[in-house]
Amino acid sequence: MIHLSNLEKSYPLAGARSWVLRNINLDIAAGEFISVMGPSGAGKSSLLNVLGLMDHDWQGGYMLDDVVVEKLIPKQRQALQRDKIGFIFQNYHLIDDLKVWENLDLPLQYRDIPAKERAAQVADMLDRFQIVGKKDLYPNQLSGGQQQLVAVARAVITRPVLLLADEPTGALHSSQGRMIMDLLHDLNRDGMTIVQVTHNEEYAKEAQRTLRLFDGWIEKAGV
Ligand SMILES: Nc1ncnc2c1ncn2[C@@H]1O[C@H](COP(=O)(O)OP(=O)(O)OP(=O)(O)O)[C@@H](O)[C@H]1O
Repeated sequence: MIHLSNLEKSYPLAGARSWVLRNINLDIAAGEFISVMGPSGAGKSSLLNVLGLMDHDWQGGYMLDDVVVEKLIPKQRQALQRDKIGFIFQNYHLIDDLKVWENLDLPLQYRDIPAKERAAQVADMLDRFQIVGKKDLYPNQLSGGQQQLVAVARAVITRPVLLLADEPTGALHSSQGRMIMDLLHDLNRDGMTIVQVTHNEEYAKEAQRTLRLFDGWIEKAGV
């Protein structure tokens, strides 16, 4: 599903370049569940942003389901992102002015799904994530764990084939973290390909393999 070849990313720094990703070669098959680990600043979020088509300022090759990403124009890239990718951000990134159900509805609106069908899908998600009772609350009226549940629900409501999760359990208590991990396993069993960045060794081990980044280099592929 994903094929990265010699992928590199750098920022200009004092007349030179500061390297963030170095010579990344990586294949991820459809249906895999992968963990990405590494020290702070190693490039984990940068890699996820490239995979999620949120960053296009890099060199090298990226094929996503046989599409050559570096050849796409912005509009095509956005369409590919909308059709295939769900993203769970480190700090939830929910929209504060929208109620829980409206946050879930938004990605469906971008896909021109009729209101009635959207309402049914939102209801399904609220049910599956056991947050029906929270649907009319705003994000700041929820606990961190509940906000993350909403963020996961929002990321998967469009049934993306690829789910990218940047420290999905990072800010949570262990029981809430467990719940998120269980949800990721459920989604993976349903066929979703998942790449999670985590600092938690235990949660990392639950994936099929762990990729370790160090100073932008892949230190070790597979476990
Ligand atoms: N806009 C930028 N300009 C310059 N350097 C940047 C910029 N954004 C990120 N970097 C650098 O890229 C490197 C990788 O950052 P990244 O956020 O990918 O690390 P990370 O492994 O996700 O870290 P953490 O575990 O702390 O989230 C860091 O050294 C960071 O300083």
